Amino acid sequence: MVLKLEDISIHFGGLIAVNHFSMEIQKAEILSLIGPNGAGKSTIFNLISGIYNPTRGKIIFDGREITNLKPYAVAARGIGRTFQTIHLFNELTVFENVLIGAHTCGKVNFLGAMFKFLPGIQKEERELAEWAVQCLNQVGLLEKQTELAKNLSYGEQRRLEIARALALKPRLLLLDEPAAGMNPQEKKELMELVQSIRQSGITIFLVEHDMKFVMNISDRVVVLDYGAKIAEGTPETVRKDRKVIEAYLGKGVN
Ligand SMILES: Nc1ncnc2c1ncn2[C@@H]1O[C@H](COP(=O)(O)OP(=O)(O)OP(=O)(O)O)[C@@H](O)[C@H]1O
Repeated sequence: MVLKLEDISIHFGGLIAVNHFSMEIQKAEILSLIGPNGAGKSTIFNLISGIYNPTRGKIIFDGREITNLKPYAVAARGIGRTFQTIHLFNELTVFENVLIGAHTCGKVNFLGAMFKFLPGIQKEERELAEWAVQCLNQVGLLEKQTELAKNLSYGEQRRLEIARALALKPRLLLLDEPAAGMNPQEKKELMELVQSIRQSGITIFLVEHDMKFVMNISDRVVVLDYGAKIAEGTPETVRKDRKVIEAYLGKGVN
């Protein structure tokens, strides 16, 4: 088991956004979290990645508790993520965007940057740059490495975000609506990319509204409604679940 959420709740004032939620993800699994708008999916990602602290419950990653750790500490433990809206450094190049991700897992930090002339630092800088190139290669953006991030197409920007998350050598990758706004060809390429990432041994946790994408790619699906888990199982089981159908019919499917 890679990640375990144990009886997690979070309240925002009077609103219970996540309510006694528990789940587990196994190593190298592709697990999707789905549910109608406002169900609490992004909140769960924000809880795992340390952006929010739960009102109650525990989060355990690789056998160690990570509840209430700061986002940088969660990332350093090996959880990478992308966001629902694109978060790139638009004025930096594609390569530089990924290099920033790589620095999160390297030892070269601000102090290192001041002592660049030291041979050990130069060696590590070189290794990080090589690793950034490998990450770009994995997402198929190597040829674009000198372009500014803002000049990439939408699908490419989404893949660049994944490369940047991969650069910190995560063991778990959280992808928040990766297929949103993509055309069918971009979705197909994204599906292949996600499968190749899983093949490299990284566990994938997805929040996604595109049901075709979810049903095709997931080993397991967890369904959330009003902050609580209403179903869990293979795509086939979940698709036929009465409570799931009702939750979606009540609010309209995206
Ligand atoms: N920081 C916050 N302060 C107050 N309420 C919040 C906050 N973050 C989320 N919420 C509320 O928590 C609930 C769950 O929101 P969340 O964004 O997690 O849903 P979601 O399932 O990701 O929805 P969508 O599919 O529309 O992205 C919503 O009612 C939302 O308004």
